[in-house]
Formats: sequence, C-alpha cells, structure tokens
Amino acid sequence: MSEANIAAVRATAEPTVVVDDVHLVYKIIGKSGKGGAPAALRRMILRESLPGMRQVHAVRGVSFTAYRGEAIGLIGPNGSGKSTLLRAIAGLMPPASGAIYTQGQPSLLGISAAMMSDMTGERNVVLGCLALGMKPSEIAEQYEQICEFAGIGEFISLPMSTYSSGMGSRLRFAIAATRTHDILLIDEALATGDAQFRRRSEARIRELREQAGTVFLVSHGLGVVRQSCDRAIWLEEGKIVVDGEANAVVDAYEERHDPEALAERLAVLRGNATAMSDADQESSI
Ligand SMILES: Nc1ncnc2c1ncn2[C@@H]1O[C@H](COP(=O)(O)OP(=O)(O)OP(=O)(O)O)[C@@H](O)[C@H]1O
Repeated sequence: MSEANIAAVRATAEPTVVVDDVHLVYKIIGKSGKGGAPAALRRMILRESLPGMRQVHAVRGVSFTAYRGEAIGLIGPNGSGKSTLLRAIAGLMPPASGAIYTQGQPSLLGISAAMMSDMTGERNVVLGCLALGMKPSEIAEQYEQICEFAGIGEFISLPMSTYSSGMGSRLRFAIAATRTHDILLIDEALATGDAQFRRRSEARIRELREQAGTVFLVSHGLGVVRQSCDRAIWLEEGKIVVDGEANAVVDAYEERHDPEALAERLAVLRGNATAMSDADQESSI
C-alpha cells in the first residue's frame, strides 16, 4: 500500500489503538532493603524505591494511532522495546506515564499462560481455545483444522515439553488464528516456522485483517514484515525512528543496519526490471 493509500484508509477508517506518549519502565529489585519492617513501611508510605532497585526505561515517549484493517510490523534491533510495547498494548504492563486506548479486545499471541507443557498438544488445543472464549461445540468443529494448520504431525499427541520452540509457536499461532480478533498481537511466532508455514501464516494474517481486525507483528524477519504488513514502525532505544509504509520503512532500516541485504534486494529488483524491459523490447520487435 502506498503512502497516499495509507492516508486515504486513515481518513475513513476507525482507530483501534491509540498510543499516547507512552513510557514503559521495568523495575528490577536488587538486594533487599535494610532496616526490616519499619523501614519497609516508611518506604511504602513515602513511595520510596528499594535501595538497589534498578529501572529499565524500555519505551520512551511513543505515540501512534492504529486503524481497523491495518497490519503493522514493529521492527528494531534487540532490546529496542518492541515486545514491551506489544505487552503494554495487550494490557499486560501499565505505562509509567502516557496512555493506551484500545477499541476492542487485544489478544497477544502466546496464550502460554493457558498452555501446559506437561499436557499433550491435543489437550492444549482444547485449553487454548477455551482460554480464547470458544464454546466446546466450536472447538470440536475447528479442532482438525487447527492441528492441520500447526502441521506438527504426530507430535500433537505428545506433551508440549517435547516440542522445539518453533513447534510450540506454530501450535500457538494455529490456535490464536482460529478466531477473529479485534486486535491481534503477534510476537515473532512466524519467524520460527519453515517457508511453507510462513506462507500459510501470511495468508491467514491477510484474512484476519480482512475480517476487520488490526494486526501487530513483532519480527526480526524483515521479509515477513514486507509480505504481511502494510505499515511498519521502527523502534530504536525505546523511541520511534520512522512510522510509515512497510517497504519504505524496512528499506530505511536495512540501509542503517544491514546495507548488504538492501544492496542484494535492489540488485534482484534491478535484475528483474532489466529482464522485464528486455522481454518488452523483444515482444515489440
Ligand atoms: N522482564 C524484564 N525485566 C527487566 N527488563 C526487561 C524485561 N524485559 C525486557 N527488558 C528490557 O527492556 C528493554 C526492551 O526489551 P524488549 O524485550 O521489549 O525489546 P525487543 O525490541 O523486543 O528485543 P528483542 O528483539 O531482543 O526481542 C531491554 O533493555 C530489555 O533488557
């Protein structure tokens, strides 16, 4: 989608997520404070931090609005705050300041809280679907399709503790993708699958978007962001560097962080363009 098309969609579309000057801070408790209960009580009353408490300011003043029907890739180097931002949109982490408003229920892909590693994949499919609010009759209807989508073969009848992290991600994606979500937040699940699984997931993300949801995708796989997203937000040290059309943002990101990958991609594009213009000339002769 071009910048002009994005602007046209935004003019008519309904905002689903508004992130307003959000700061997200982790507090890490170091050594326990001295002075026992009286000192702890004093700290609670005066709202003082524990001695030795460290803070990690993971997201620093991020603002943007997401619209219904958009798929937004969050990209950035390790530790830039992508997953933290996703957790906050899901309502799992309160902002230290600023606010996040959502229209509809956000679902963070990774229903791990409801998944039990010592239970089989089959049992986890049922548990995961129940956690997503599906009725037993709906689960029975969708069950085969979920297993087929996950594509983990006979492992489905083994405990999840025997799965590779990629297999676990595939099953989680398959479960979460059965339902239409108002706001679907996906953290890296697609990066672990093989090419065939990625293609199926990309197609499913497109369907979910068409069913009027908003999809956020955190990924180091820039190809996945190009394929699945129309918009990308590039984060660096907890701040937005660029927010715009996915291909343009990924190009700019590659130029900064992986110029060789960009050069290769441009060479392939140029090669294709030359081949096409040669073919055009031949056909016009
Ligand atoms: N549970 C936590 N407790 C303390 N600090 C954390 C915690 N989780 C993340 N952080 C810190 O917050 C910052 C942002 O981390 P986050 O996981 O959001 O980055 P990311 O962009 O998703 O990284 P990656 O690409 O490596 O997954 C980092 O400095 C990280 O060390």
